[in-house]
Amino acid sequence: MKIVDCINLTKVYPGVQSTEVLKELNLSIEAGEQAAILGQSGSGKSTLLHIIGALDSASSGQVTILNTDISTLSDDKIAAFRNENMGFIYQFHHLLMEFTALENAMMPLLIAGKDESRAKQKATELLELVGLSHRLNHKPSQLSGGERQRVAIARALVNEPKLVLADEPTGNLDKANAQAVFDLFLKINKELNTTLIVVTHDQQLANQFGRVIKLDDGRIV
Ligand SMILES: Nc1ncnc2c1ncn2[C@@H]1O[C@H](COP(=O)(O)OP(=O)(O)OP(=O)(O)O)[C@@H](O)[C@H]1O
Repeated sequence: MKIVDCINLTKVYPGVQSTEVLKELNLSIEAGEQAAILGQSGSGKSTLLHIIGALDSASSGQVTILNTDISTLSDDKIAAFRNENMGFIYQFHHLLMEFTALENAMMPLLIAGKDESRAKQKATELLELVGLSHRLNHKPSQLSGGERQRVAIARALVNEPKLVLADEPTGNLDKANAQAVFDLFLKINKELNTTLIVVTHDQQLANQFGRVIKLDDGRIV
């Protein structure tokens, strides 16, 4: 099953005259793939990820995510679609500092109106999966950078998304922690069969994924 299908995707930012950031790009990603998007600064990696994640829209072309043409959805429907099907991880963890690791990881389920005890159970399971069962009640300020990023990963997975999108998730980590995060991605892909699309600058990390998509000046090369 195709999870992502981009056909002739072109992106021009409004106000930036005739600069195509993505140029008639074609890309399809199957369920269960691990894809790294690699490319130099400014090549369009984040733009592509944001469009796949329905956080931004294409200027032309067609983007189908999980058999849904996202350009046809209203803003409300897009938000619901995103919450139901996707998990996001960013370079900075964006955890809520006044809440514990467990509470942060539970948050998407509580927002979706799920029962608190179930949310707690599910978040605990995922924090275990990312190796943080001994840190459930720590706040972000009491965690290392790598641990915070692992909480962010648990949070992104808590509502069992089919697709996880990560934008430079290791950009803020040292080499050992960056490798640990990639090991974790591979484990998640294997154990939960989650489709992964991860943007990175790091060729060595990218090469560990099943597929490397190289972007150069808005085109796949
Ligand atoms: N909101 C925006 N408005 C106008 N131009 C933008 C906007 N966002 C990105 N751009 C431009 O689009 C191009 C691609 O940006 P993008 O962030 O996708 O690249 P990237 O490959 O992710 O880069 P980096 O590795 O530095 O994050 C750049 O030239 C950038 O300046």
